[in-house]
Amino acid sequence: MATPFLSLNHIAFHVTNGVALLQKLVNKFQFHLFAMRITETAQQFAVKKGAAIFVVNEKPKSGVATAQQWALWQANRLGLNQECTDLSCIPFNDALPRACPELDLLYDICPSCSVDTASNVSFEVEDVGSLCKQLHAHGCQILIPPTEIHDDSGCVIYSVIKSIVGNISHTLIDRSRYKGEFLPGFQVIDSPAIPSGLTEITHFDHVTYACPQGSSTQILKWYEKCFGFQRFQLHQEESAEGGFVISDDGIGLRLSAMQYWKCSKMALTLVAPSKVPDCRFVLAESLPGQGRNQVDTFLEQHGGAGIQHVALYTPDIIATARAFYCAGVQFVTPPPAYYTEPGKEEEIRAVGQDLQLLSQLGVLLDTDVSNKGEGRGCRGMVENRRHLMQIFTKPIFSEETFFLELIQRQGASGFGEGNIRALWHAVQAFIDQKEHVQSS
Ligand SMILES: O=C(O)C(=O)Cc1ccc(O)cc1
Ligand SMILES: [Fe+2]
Repeated sequence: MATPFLSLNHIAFHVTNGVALLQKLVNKFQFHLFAMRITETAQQFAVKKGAAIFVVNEKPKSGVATAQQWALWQANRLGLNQECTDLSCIPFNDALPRACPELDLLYDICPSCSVDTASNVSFEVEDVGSLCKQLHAHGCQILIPPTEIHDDSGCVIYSVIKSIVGNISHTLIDRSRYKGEFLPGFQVIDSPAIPSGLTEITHFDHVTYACPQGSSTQILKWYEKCFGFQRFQLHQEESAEGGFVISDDGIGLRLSAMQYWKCSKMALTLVAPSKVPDCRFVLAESLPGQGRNQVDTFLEQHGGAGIQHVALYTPDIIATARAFYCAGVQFVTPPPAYYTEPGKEEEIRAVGQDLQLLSQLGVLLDTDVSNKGEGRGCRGMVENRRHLMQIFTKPIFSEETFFLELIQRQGASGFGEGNIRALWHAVQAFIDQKEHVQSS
């Protein structure tokens, strides 16, 4: 099946204290608050930087709706008999967790997750109705059936479907008949000039899911069947069945990745749409019998699978990381040996970067040779000039769950093994130290 997606629209959080997360995103990560929706029962904030949009939803104090409340609410929405409280009479109604009618949340459902979480990835699509029909036929749970919302700037149709991964849901939005800045129901905040600051983020590079052991193959198949995603080789040594496995040096990690091709509205009308991958999805699972590790810590503290991190693309990682540091963002520290590994200095120098600068900030640099022959503008370049740089924040919430990544790619479309190892050790050192402090 060809991908029905135009592009990623936003990623949404559900947290107990919406204003606290909003402040963190605005003051530390220098996102711009551009739209919000405050009602008696809901608080939703939209922030952006470049094309990267986060929606912060504050969780209701009252909890999740009862089955009966939900059925009535759905019946009401669909114009069915108000007395209809039998769930089976409503199309697409077998879904759990349920949307909270008393919460009056738009474009999302509140996930059944007791801790703060990033749980929704929302895509722009061309035709919500027919996509939902297809998904329903595939056995996909539809949490909110296609719903139309208007305001003065036009209308959108959206639907929310449940992913097979943990608490993740996907909102599908057709905003082709909407002229406003974000989505109907949100009040756009006037600001004459959006300050760009010293930091630049252009888009979401990838989203990494923490998955239970042995689940990746099924997840890949589900996204392929439902959304037309394709497997993407994140490392040259990856196998088709097992993904990319690292199982030494205290690491027990299996990674695999998938992507879809972004379509511009223009491209849809052409015979051969231009092939540009949009945000990619990385699946991370731990390996059996390898001891404590960050993926299992995530699953435990999050209460199941979910979004472990989101990578923000920056064209200048040094400037952005430095500005984030100054604003109080905390990053995990790479293992000290990372920068003194044999050949690291040469590797860094060969691509014109400064070892001192990278190590002061904790930015990782790795070369990636997995994209041979992809023709992404790097033909003729010396192989080792394709590189990527990454840096990872400490967890954003009080649990060791969700964190953010900054990434800058120079011709490298995959991931470097050295960086994955360093990330693993950096995150692990942070978790172990936190647990040590808590137990002493
Ligand atoms: O390197 C990256 O940015 C990844 O996304 C791969 C990855 C995913 C999960 C981990 O716990 C460690 C590494
Ligand atoms: Fe990542």
